[in-house]
This record gives sequence, structure tokens and C-alpha cells, in this order.
Amino acid sequence: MIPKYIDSVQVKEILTWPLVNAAVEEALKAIDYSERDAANSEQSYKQQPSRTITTGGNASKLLLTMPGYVGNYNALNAKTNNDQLHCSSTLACKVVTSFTNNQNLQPPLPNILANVLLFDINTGELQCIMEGTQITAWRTAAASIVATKYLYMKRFPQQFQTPIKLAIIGCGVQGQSHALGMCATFNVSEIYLWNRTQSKADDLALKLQKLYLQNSMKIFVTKTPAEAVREAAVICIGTYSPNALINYDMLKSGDVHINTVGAGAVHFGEVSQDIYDNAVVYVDSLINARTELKDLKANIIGEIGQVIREDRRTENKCLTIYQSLGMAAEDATVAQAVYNAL
Ligand SMILES: NC(=O)C1=CN([C@@H]2O[C@H](COP(=O)(O)OP(=O)(O)OC[C@H]3O[C@@H](n4cnc5c(N)ncnc54)[C@H](O)[C@@H]3O)[C@@H](O)[C@H]2O)C=CC1
Ligand SMILES: O=C(O)C1=NCCCC1
Repeated sequence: MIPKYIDSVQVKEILTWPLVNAAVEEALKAIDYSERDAANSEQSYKQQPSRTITTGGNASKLLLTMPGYVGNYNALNAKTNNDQLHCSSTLACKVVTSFTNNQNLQPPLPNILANVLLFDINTGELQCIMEGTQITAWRTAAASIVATKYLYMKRFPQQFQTPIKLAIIGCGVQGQSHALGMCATFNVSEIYLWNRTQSKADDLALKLQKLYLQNSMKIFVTKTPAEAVREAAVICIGTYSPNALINYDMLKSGDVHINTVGAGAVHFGEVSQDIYDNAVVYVDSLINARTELKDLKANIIGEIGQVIREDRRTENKCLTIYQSLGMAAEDATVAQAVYNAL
């Protein structure tokens, strides 16, 4: 079998926030294979071993391999208006590089470049190679959206209609996808954008203004991260900063939820220790957290998947953190949704 190649243009045509959010929620919800109840035919499950990280000469050049299987999950059928669910199983492997000098090339390239391999679940043959750079940007934001839905929105009687003030710290690929995805999914009344180089935040503000022209959403570009988060209820932060960009004194009191997705090879650090000291932390994958977050001193409650499965939190702390590492299962279900739609 000659594998099909699906390029970034084809992928982009299929991606919508409802499709990606639903596929990522399925991936997060699936229980780990080792904990599955074989007698429960309703249960979805996943296997995603700890990913490998290979250094391409120095720490600024990384190659990650991310294999994952999701079984017995509900896949949306994008061909029929996203509204029909069917039971699906997907075996995939994302191969992704993080080359942090790419942004300085002329012309610049994204730092994170990915391809997803999809395998025939019956024969193991390679079915398709799919350009995965967009998938990585969308699915990471979608995971933060799902985490915000379960960890923050569910605190309020109006749930997803609750108006929120949103802060985006870092307006690169991840900052942009988080801003676009959050505004497409939730009732964002005010959005505060900060980036180290202000022009990137200005560009994102313009994009949002065009998209939400008819809307009452207020858009602000701030000079400092502190200004951006001062009134924010939901904060998304995705940078390479080795030093904390926000600390506890900068946050408003009361209910606040933070999605932290970045800090490069270290996978945490853009949020200060005093925020972790006052928060509870949920992760996407405990298997990856055991290696990649071993130096993080935080109260890690568990996986967001458990909150989704049980539809409730087991604590009621008002400051929550979703510490995102990135999961192979998310890439698998999103890539499968794209493949099914073509
Ligand atoms: N959790 C996950 O699943 C994923 C995490 N990531 C991580 O997200 C982060 C952002 O990735 P992209 O948006 O693709 O990169 P990008 O290069 O497009 O954007 C990075 C942004 O961070 C800012 N930045 C870099 N160094 C900084 C510093 N020292 N202080 C303040 N701002 C700084 C830059 O101004 C830029 O706007 C990276 O750490 C990356 O490893 C990326 C993909 C998936
Ligand atoms: O999950 C991913 O994909 C990535 N996570 C960390 C940075 C590289 C890409």
C-alpha cells in the first residue's frame, strides 16, 4: 500500500474548533489501557508511552516521537455536519521537531514542525502521512479549551455562556491558536494580549478585530504580562521563557484558571513557584508528567481525563492550573478526524 500524503492546505480546510475540541476531548477522556475495564464495552481507552526526545546536536534542536493508540472512542463524522458519532480506533505516531532557531531564518519557519503517521488498525500498514504542524497548534489549544471547560466554566451556573476576561501571554503560534480557539468557543468579553515583541500582539489584535467586528468583545494589547493578567479569569501562556512571566501577586483574587503550555524543553517555568504553591494542578498525561515534570514542585491532582470521565473535580480550589505537555492521543484523534473527512 502506498501511503496517502495529506498536506497542510488539505488539513487546514478540515480543521474547525468544534471538530478539534471534540476529538481532543475524546483523547483526554479515554482511560489508560492499564486501568481499562475489559467488561465495559462503553469505555474508551488509550495507550501512549512516554515520548522519546532526541537531541539533534544541541538542546535547541529536538526530535520527539509520540506514538499513541485510542480505542473504542466516539469519532465525529465531519462529512455529515459534525453531528454523527461512530465508534473508532486509531493507531498513530507523531514525529515532531522543535528547532528554536527556525524563527530567525530568512524567511522564518515555525519552530515546531510535525507529521502524523496513521496506521491501518487491522493490518498495521502505513495508511497516511499527514502534515501535523497545524494539528499541533490546534490540538494544544483545544486541550486548554477542554481543560478550561471542565476546570473553570463548570463552576458557574451559566457554564459555557459565562462571560470571561481572557489573557494571552505570548502571541506566537500557540498564543494565536489559543486566542482564536478560546474566542470561537467561549463568551470572551475582554481579551488582553502580551508578547515580548509587541508587534506580534498587535497583529493578533488586528486579526481578532476583523473576526469579531460585530461583537462587543474588547481587545487590549498590554505593555507587560502583569497588565495582561490583572483582571483575567482565564490565562493562557505559551512561550519559551525560562523565567516566570507571571507571579501570584499579579493575579486577581477569586476564581482564576491558567493554561500553561510552554517553556520549551523544560515544559514548565513560565509561571512562578508562588502560583504553583497556591494552586492545584491538572495534567494531560501522568505518564509524561512523571518524567517531564519531575522537577516541578506542585500539587498535581491528576489527569484532566478523570475530571471529564467523572464530570466533577475532587477539590474546589479557586486557582487551577492545566499543565499541558502534549499528548500523542490528541494528535491521533484529530488526524483521524481529518482523514475521515477527506
Ligand atoms: N504543550 C504542548 O502540547 C505544546 C507546547 N508547545 C510549547 O509552546 C511554546 C510556544 O510554542 P510556539 O507558539 O510554537 O512558539 P513560537 O516561537 O511561535 O512562539 C513563542 C512565543 O514566545 C515568546 N518568547 C520566547 N522566549 C521568550 C522569553 N524569554 N520571554 C518572553 N517571551 C518569550 C516569543 O515572543 C513568541 O511569541 C514552546 O515552549 C513550545 O515548546 C508547543 C507545541 C505543543
Ligand atoms: O506535544 C507536542 O507536540 C509538543 N510538545 C512540546 C514541544 C514540542 C511539541
